[in-house]
Amino acid sequence: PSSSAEPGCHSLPGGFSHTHFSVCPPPEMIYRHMAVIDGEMVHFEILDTAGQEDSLQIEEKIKWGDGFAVVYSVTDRCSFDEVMRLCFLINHIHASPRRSSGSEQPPVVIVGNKKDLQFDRMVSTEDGENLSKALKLPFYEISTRDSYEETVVVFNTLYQELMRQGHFSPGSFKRRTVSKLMEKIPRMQASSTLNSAGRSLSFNSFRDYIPE
Ligand SMILES: Nc1nc2c(ncn2[C@@H]2O[C@H](COP(=O)(O)OP(=O)(O)OP(=O)(O)O)[C@@H](O)[C@H]2O)c(=O)[nH]1
Repeated sequence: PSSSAEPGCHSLPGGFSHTHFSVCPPPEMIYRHMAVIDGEMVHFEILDTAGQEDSLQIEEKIKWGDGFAVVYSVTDRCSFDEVMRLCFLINHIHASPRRSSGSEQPPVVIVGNKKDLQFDRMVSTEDGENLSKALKLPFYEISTRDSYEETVVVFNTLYQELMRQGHFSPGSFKRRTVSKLMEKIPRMQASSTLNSAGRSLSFNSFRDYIPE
């Protein structure tokens, strides 16, 4: 029964013939989430990148995003070592000639996740703070497992920075054209109360991105 498993998926035989349970890496997904921030209803589209894309794909995804949470795991030094490169890549790709001189880069937040795993820690808080100071970017250490509130702060910060930059004023956001690649990525409603009215902002989240 496991012969039909996709490459990269581990198939576990089930109790019946022609039945199996597959343990696959999660598919790349855009999560739609709605939140009220500063009294405004905000619709987020959050791309959780798979982390194995080629440079063209990563470029498309960076172009699509309006703001970026560059997330590493405090238990994984390699993911931390990727942060600086990704931040430079984001700035480089968004440094379009259309941006007037002196205009700002898209909001980027550096996030150290899994701070609850204190005994497995490989990246200190100080390391994270020093990097964020060097790159002049906001920094948060969070545990998505333990704290919903800490996670919300990351997205609030990105939203508030976008509003501060004045590219989008409340009620006026218009989605830019998306590439074929981005259209193919499935969307999943993270909230049943989401509707099509209001603004929609896109955030790219890079986690444990491994370079080619
Ligand atoms: N203890 C702890 N575990 C976490 C936390 N955040 C995520 N995890 C766990 O880490 C594992 C990976 O989480 P994912 O959300 O799949 O993260 P990912 O970066 O997409 O995963 P990989 O691509 O497999 O590295 C899962 O087992 C999560 O439950 C956290 O804050 N604390």
